[in-house]
Amino acid sequence: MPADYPDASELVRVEDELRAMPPLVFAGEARRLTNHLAQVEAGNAFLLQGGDCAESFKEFSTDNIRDTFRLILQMAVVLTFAGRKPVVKVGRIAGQFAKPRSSPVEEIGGVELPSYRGDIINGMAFTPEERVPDPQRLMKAYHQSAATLNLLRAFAGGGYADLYNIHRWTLGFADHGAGAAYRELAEKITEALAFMEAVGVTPETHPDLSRVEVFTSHEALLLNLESALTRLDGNTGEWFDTSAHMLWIGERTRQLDGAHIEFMKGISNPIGVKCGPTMTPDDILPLIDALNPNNIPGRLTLIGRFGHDKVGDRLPALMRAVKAEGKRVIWSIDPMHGNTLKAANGYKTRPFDRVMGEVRSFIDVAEAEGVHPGGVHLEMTGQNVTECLGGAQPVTEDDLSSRYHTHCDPRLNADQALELAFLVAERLKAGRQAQSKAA
Ligand SMILES: O=C[C@H](O)[C@H](O)COP(=O)(O)O
Ligand SMILES: C=C(OP(=O)(O)O)C(=O)O
Ligand SMILES: [Mn+2]
Repeated sequence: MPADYPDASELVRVEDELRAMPPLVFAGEARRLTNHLAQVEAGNAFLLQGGDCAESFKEFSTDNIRDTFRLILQMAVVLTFAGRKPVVKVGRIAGQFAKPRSSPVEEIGGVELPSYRGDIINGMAFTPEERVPDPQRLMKAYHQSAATLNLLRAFAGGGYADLYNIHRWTLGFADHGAGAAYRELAEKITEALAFMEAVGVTPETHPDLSRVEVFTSHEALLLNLESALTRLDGNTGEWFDTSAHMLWIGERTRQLDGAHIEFMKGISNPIGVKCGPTMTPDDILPLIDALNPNNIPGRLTLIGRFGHDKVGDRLPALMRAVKAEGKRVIWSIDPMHGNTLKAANGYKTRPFDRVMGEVRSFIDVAEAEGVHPGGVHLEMTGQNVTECLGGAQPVTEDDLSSRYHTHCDPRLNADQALELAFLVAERLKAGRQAQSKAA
């Protein structure tokens, strides 16, 4: 549903301004990500996609970006070490602002106002003024995305991501649980690096030891913004949405004859589609045909988000149908959006054991169907927030209020996210060992 801007002509002016702005990413980068994702589709790599539910103007800071980047690196190290396969790193970052809501209005104490729809549209505070959509927010989000991406590029290529720094990334983690397991792993990697150096493999001979590639993604919800940043690639004649490397379609906007699918059909970026519990094989196959008619590996990622109690029931038929038709897609799991509940004290939260449960069931189903469990899609932050219940250092209902900073959905904190990475790593390792035994 498009936002109700009070001044339509101002919106048109802002859209024109956006059309004249430089692209945030380049066609060649998006194409590169498709190639990396083709390796995921082939079972030779794993996709780690994660970040905020909703980026915000208030939480925008160097430290927040660094901490999320660092968490992605740490999780990727854990997954690479266990799976012995590259991890494709994609942030929900540098553009993840717009939020689809269940209800267009919010009611508190008998007062009804339009819902908050992300800082890119209106403000979170519960006042009539804040909830009015303001076109200037689109420009502010564009500039914040550009600054965020600039910092990510600097972190990725400027030395911060150097594997020789692996111990420095541990700062802020607890001395037990996933934090301790991570330190142990970092120790092993440091030893391996020392060995490799002794036999002549150094950052000078192998620059990839000291840099990483991190890509950006967000939900393509605001089609006016996405269209304004879509540009023709002169080399190939293809259109790319230059607002991010990868875009996905949300659960609420995936109608086959809807505008969001129509837009995605026209761009050549790698794309995702959320698949919720109502998705059937009869829904998914035409969607795949529409979005990836040439069956290009790496183009399309199906992101399941069923809920811990539904995934085992709904996913097998979908995986089977897609496989039987020879569709080259990646299967990834979002264990967040099907596991949201309201705590007794009113906070929107997610029990960590249900999040873990959905990931476990996803891998079980994939293994049973002979499909590569290709990736995870997470709402998470490098900050020590108290938004999801449970974990090795348990967050209780009473803790929720202490550091509940999200602007929309509850995110895993750094310890919870790392713990989840270890769970996936164990399963990837077991899968790898089973495969080599069978060979
Ligand atoms: O991030 C996803 C959606 O925007 C969010 O889950 C919607 O939340 P709501 O049900 O509170 O509107
Ligand atoms: C809105 C989101 O998810 P879904 O479309 O799966 O509800 C999201 O990923 O932020
Ligand atoms: Mn969300």
